[in-house]
Amino acid sequence: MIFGATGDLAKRKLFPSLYRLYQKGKLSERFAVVGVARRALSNEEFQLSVKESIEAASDKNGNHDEFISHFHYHSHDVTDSSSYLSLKQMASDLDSHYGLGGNRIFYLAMAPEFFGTIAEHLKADGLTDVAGFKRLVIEKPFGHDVESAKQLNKQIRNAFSEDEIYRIDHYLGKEMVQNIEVIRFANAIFEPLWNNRYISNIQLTSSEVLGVEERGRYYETSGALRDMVQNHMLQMVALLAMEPPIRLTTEEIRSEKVKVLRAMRPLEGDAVNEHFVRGQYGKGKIDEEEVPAYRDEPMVDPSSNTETFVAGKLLIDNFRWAGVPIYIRTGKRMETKSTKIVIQFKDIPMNLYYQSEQTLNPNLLVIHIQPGEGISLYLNAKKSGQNVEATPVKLNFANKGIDGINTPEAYEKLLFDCMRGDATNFTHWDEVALSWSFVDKISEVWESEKAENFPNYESGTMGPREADQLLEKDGFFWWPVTDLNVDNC
Ligand SMILES: NC(=O)C1=CN([C@@H]2O[C@H](COP(=O)(O)OP(=O)(O)OC[C@H]3O[C@@H](n4cnc5c(N)ncnc54)[C@H](OP(=O)(O)O)[C@@H]3O)[C@@H](O)[C@H]2O)C=CC1
Ligand SMILES: O=C1O[C@H](COP(=O)(O)O)[C@@H](O)[C@H](O)[C@H]1O
Repeated sequence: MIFGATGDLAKRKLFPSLYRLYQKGKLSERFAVVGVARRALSNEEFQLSVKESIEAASDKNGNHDEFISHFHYHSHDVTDSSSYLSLKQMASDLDSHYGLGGNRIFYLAMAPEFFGTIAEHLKADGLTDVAGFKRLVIEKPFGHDVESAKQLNKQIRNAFSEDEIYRIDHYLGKEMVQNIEVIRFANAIFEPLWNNRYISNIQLTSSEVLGVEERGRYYETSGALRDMVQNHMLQMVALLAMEPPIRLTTEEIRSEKVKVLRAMRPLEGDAVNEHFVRGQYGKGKIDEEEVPAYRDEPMVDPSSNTETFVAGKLLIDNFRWAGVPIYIRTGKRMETKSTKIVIQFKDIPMNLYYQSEQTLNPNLLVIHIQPGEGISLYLNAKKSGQNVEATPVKLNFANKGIDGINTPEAYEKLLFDCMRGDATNFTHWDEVALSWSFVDKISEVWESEKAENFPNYESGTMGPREADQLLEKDGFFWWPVTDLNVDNC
């Protein structure tokens, strides 16, 4: 059951992902999708909208009729108790028709204020009384701060146990985010170096070219800190910094990630502005076109204090990472769309091959999350010719090169994991609570102090100058993400 089946997420991501799973034979014929939303639609109209969304996403010429015949629509206001009874009847009829064995997945692709109400109704009105499994997939944001997240968690835990709850973080479905563990734990050359003796700093960038678009109302209550840092950025940090799990099970991996989040040094008072920088985009040019400032976007307060950019320095106070800064930055309306992780290794103890006045080229491991997927390793090798001089070389692995096909979309993988009952790439409540506790301290300070210099970066740039200074004061700089692209060989 998809709650919010007429919405943007369902159309752009969920229906096309289900279709791809069907095409690949990962869904048998024994499935039904019930779309739930308020507007009045017939089954035929709903099926047509599913078909259009599949065509818009990729497949214009396929035969979709068999696939879309599995889709059914239930017009229903989720705040109205009476609708759940007819929904229950519909689900039960479909269960018998398709022989589903009572297995049910409830996907809440709706505004977060409805999450708790829906979960409570599902239980109270008997939709969760099933002979098979029941699972709840819940979209972001999971709360607004730690208190609201606790409240929401309490509501959904009345209806579903922790192992039945699948909290989506779509970054965990990305191919190269899933690859972080493999790169680390399947290569003898990296794991011995993966610590404060050999790594000087780590940089995570997730930059977007798009602005806030139609999401001003939501974004005004969120900002980049809640929208990107609390979830995606901290999840990537946890994967990069965790200890090797004793087994590749959901519990063991989650438990190692939780330890990283617990070891993150909390920031309070003045430390917040020493370690974190906020920004808001002003007008500027993207692809030669003028774009408006954040404050001029629809549904945005013209004197908004909301940050559209965050850069921060994280410290993990444990044996492995003590003293290694992990820098993160994310923002909208930046120069380029890019998510990359750069691991910068420490310099060699003595420089034999360069003149001392020349800059050293540290070894870098770059994990390209998107748009190009791959890994690059920057080494130094001998420059051809008579002299013994070193020159930087780049070893490149572009993911698409391996089998020539696009890697599956994150939602496709996550939906499939949920159907199989594998919650590894979903966030456990403990991770959510720890991330909120960390981020809440920063928002408290930022909400109490108006940013006098907003807007402080021009659209189409890599953020405010203060983000560069954050690294400069430690003797580092942001590696330029466009120069490191996996395709720039
Ligand atoms: N869109 C995206 O790319 C992403 C979205 N998300 C999250 O996914 C969720 C959904 O987002 P999105 O699809 O963009 O939202 P939309 O606003 O596009 O869709 C909202 C859906 O909720 C339905 N709805 C609203 N009120 C009710 C009600 N009272 N009863 C029943 N149905 C109702 C709407 O149906 P109708 O209009 O027919 O009532 C519509 O289907 C949010 O939590 C968002 O944060 C997360 C990541 C990305
Ligand atoms: O969760 C979100 O992520 C997107 C960025 O996702 P990506 O897969 O395109 O990198 C961001 O635009 C959005 O604001 C945020 O809610």
